[in-house]
Amino acid sequence: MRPVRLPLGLFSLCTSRTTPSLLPPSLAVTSRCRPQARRHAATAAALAPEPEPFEEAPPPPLHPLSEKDELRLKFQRNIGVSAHIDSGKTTLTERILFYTGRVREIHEVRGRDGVGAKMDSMELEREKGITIQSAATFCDWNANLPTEDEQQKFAINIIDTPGHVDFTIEVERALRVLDGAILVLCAVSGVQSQTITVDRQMRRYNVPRISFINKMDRPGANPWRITKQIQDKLRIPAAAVQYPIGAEDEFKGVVDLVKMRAYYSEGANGENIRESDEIPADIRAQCDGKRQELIEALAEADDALGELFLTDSPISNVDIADAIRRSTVTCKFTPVFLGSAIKNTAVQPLLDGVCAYLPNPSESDVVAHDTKLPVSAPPVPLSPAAEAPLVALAFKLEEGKFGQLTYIRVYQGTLKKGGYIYHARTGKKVKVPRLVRMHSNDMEDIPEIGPGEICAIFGVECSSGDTFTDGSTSYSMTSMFVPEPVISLALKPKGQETPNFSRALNRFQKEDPTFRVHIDHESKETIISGMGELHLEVYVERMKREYNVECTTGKPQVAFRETITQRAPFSYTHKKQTGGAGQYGRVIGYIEDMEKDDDGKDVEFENRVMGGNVPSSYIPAVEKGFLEALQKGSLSGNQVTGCRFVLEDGAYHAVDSSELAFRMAAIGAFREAYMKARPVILEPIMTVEVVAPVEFQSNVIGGLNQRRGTILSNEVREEEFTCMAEVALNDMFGYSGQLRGATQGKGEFSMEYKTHLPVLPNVQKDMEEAYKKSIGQKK
Ligand SMILES: Nc1nc2c(ncn2[C@@H]2O[C@H](COP(=O)(O)OP(=O)(O)OP(=O)(O)O)[C@@H](O)[C@H]2O)c(=O)[nH]1
Repeated sequence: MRPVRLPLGLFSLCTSRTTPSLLPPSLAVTSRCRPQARRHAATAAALAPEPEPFEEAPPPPLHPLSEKDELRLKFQRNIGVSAHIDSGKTTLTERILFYTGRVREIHEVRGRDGVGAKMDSMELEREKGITIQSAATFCDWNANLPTEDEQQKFAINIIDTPGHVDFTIEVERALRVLDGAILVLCAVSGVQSQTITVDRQMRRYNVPRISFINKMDRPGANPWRITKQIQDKLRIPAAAVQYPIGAEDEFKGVVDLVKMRAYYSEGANGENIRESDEIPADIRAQCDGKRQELIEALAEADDALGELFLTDSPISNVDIADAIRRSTVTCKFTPVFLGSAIKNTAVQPLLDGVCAYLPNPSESDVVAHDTKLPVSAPPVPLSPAAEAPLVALAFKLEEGKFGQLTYIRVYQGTLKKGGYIYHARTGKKVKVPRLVRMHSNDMEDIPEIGPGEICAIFGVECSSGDTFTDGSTSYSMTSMFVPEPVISLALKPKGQETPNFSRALNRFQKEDPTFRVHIDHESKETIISGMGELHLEVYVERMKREYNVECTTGKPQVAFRETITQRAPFSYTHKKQTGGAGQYGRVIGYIEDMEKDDDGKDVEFENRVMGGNVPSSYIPAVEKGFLEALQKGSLSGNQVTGCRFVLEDGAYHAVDSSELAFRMAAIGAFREAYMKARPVILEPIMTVEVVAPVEFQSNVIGGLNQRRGTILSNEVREEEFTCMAEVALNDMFGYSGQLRGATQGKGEFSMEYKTHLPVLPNVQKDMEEAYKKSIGQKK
């Protein structure tokens, strides 16, 4: 396994870094009340704004599915491949494409032929050997189902997503529109920090998953330990549905524990699957035992099988397969598959598993909101019927040679080339000039695409997360969860600034909601923010390669924050009445500390003014002033979070009051109350995971302790150990070099934002002084 490449190129230069606070997650698809996909509904309900009572007619009935719809959907799968970095997602997807006939040759990630995997189409991805953008592709598969004798042909859309935490938005986007996923785990490292993140994302969108324990060829591979980790660390009931034939170098196939048949991968590229009724004698007893474990796990997760189990009734293969499907689709269980992508072993049985156990689009309950109705109105269930009015969601944008390429998932109705669609947010009518199916960076023109499918359209202006309809409904689907950027740095073009500089920044922002750009009003510098150094490094590099703009960058800055710890009143008058047009605004109320609510929101403005002392037309200006004041806390100039502003009273002047005056009054009031509300500076705390050979354990733990880390767990296996710790981001500078030295280059680490906590009092004092000095100097 190659070391986790934490992007410390920039990191080692700097002394600080940034962090996220999660934005209000606004996703929400739910659906037709099928047992499984209530998924999106629950999320939508949880994320919806405060409900107003709604007593109107229930939503319209579902558009019925025709026989043709049912047949088509039954054999359709939209799946994602997600995992911790370097688990082998891209290698696995490459095999899937090869076995399904989508590519004629296999090319490895960082392979010696220098071609790179099909799904890593970006030059940078191939160079770095990591996935940066998710890539979509589709394939057909003749599946060998456990419940059928004949092979069945399935159409599968696949999205390969990046594993690195910096590109997490790509995973969010993919999961938002997928019906199921393959969670890939390494047979040695098992559940790693990013596996937990991906798992959380899958839960957020209620995505059923099958687990694939890859790298079964590695020394020390232990699928049973990993299965236990899935149960314990991811807290989802799991059981193996396969048993390995041979281990490590000798790993050559799997026994299907449902059908109790052996599958051997043969041929130069594992393209021939030899199926045999005969289970090797030396593992027969183990297979029987593991099949029994599978049945017991299913008896817990699935009522129907539980009933058979408890009443000692005979349990057939079909009973088991049906129970796996039902419990997987309802997210109550994950079947565990085994294989080695790199050694071309047991990938085809995994594909059979995708078809057998993951849901089809009609089993994913999906809803939209009717924008004509109040927000509290019940959501409208969508039906994947080809004849229903069109509802489609743009989930990813990409600027290509032929203009903007928009990835779309059609949820209801049919999208046709040359047809007109309506942008739900702006109401704009647009023609679909070209419709394509994506195969990584290649495309295939198609005349139309039905519900439950994923495609891309050209030349349509929109943003990520926008809904399109055929104009006959006012349905809109809520968008996806966008995490807040965690790190920022100043960017300056080398030499004269050309229009390409802003062109590139605009394009990147449109493509990626976690990449933000702003101008610092004091320094006049362009500041870019993102999810980590690698994220920003990739954009700086893309500016150079794609726009010919070379840039110099400043030091990456940790996103310190400020917050208040107690309530403080304000009574503030903004007054300028010396000649000319005057300014008058008075605001009375208080600010108080606030916890993040369920939507991740931790800043709020509340208007409690009665009797018009502050005319309602000025209230938005007060709110604006409050939000503006939050941008720079008085202690260190960092953003203020966790604060509610309650406006209770005030006063206005018939002539001199204006929006500007009330905005200024709110800023003044906030600053006045702020220092009384015991403000503190917060710093980002990271969860750090280190994997290294056992002999370096004490060096690693010593190093983390030196950085004031709190060790959370330390799991020792035969040859290596995994240590999890919490460390302040500010104390992680230069860690990559230190770890290299402490482990003779054999250790790897990854880290992920956990929370913000107050800095130590002496650090706060130093930061306050430095800030005072810096603004003093500027004045
Ligand atoms: N031993 C072994 N190595 C594998 C296997 N599958 C992949 N690898 C190696 O693991 C490394 C990472 O593989 P990738 O396919 O790039 O992993 P990934 O999960 O797509 O990586 P990111 O997208 O960057 O997160 C490569 O060096 C692969 O050759 C496997 O089955 N066995």
